[in-house]
Amino acid sequence: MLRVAVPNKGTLSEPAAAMLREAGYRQRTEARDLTVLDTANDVEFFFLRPKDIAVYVGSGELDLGITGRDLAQESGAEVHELVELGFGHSSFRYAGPAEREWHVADLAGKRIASAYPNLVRADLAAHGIEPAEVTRLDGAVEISIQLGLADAIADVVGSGRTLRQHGLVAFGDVICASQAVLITRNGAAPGETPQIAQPVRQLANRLRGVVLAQQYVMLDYDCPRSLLERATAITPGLESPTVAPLAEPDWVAVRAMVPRAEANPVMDALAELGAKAVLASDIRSCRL
Ligand SMILES: Nc1ncnc2c1ncn2[C@@H]1O[C@H](COP(=O)(O)OP(=O)(O)OP(=O)(O)O)[C@@H](O)[C@H]1O
Ligand SMILES: O=P(O)(O)OC[C@H]1O[C@H](OP(=O)(O)OP(=O)(O)O)[C@H](O)[C@@H]1O
Ligand SMILES: [Mg+2]
Repeated sequence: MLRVAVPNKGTLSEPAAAMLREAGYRQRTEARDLTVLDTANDVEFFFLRPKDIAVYVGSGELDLGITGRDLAQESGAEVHELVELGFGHSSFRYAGPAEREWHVADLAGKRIASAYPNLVRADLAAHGIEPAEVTRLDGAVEISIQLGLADAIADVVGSGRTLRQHGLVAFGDVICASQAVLITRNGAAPGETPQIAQPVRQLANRLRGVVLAQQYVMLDYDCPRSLLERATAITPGLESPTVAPLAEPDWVAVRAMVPRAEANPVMDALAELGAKAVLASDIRSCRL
């Protein structure tokens, strides 16, 4: 039986469970449940703190886990990313009081607070910078400067709202561009390709199917035969579009996948060209 860790709380918890449900797996109905057995798929899910997930997976106690890339890197666990899940996007960055301009070099001799001290120490070492101290906090890191604990922070930035609210500005390169990832243990020697067992590959492929489906929409439209070539140049599909006859012999029905971000401009172009009944629908899952 496959053993899979899922965040039990925080930003990643709901979207991770929703994605697993969409991929056909049973998830908990009670927010306090710590395990769920999905006998139909031969998987047991363990609901753990997002911070602990890479530790369980890296030690081999669990086969797979969903966590943030930043958390996995901070843990130092020997894990390998199988799938980028497309949610929980954030940037882990330095920030300091907005009254002055900051450069990473200014952190020399400064007190830095962060919930990810290992990432901070590694990044400062890579820059050859010696801080006065790096203090580990559990959360609400943005307040530590006004409370006098730190001169600067390194923290997760989503919309940037929390930094602005506390009069802070981000500076320096992004230390970790994070999102939710499906991880497994990295048992391979350096330079070797990890061997992925079939049940692990299957769960990864099902999640990949949902992630990809969310990045596309299905477009259907009717088009005069005389415009088909120009219309299919606008919607080439993945391999090529499906073209089916209509009862009216001068018209055809066309079906093609289109990247979600391009759906509206593509629909505008088709309507402009002379296509009718241009419909966009969601795709739930796919294997491409
Ligand atoms: N505001 C945000 N926007 C986007 N991603 C975020 C945000 N806050 C956290 N994350 C991401 O979510 C993951 C887990 O962070 P989360 O805040 O849920 O855990 P936590 O801090 O341990 O839990 P909690 O905040 O409930 O105590 C990390 O990968 C982080 O990058
Ligand atoms: O850029 P924003 O969209 O404002 O988001 C960033 C904030 O979100 C997270 O906090 P969370 O709510 O997880 O609380 P925590 O600090 O206690 O973890 C993160 O630690 C930042 O504080
Ligand atoms: Mg948090």
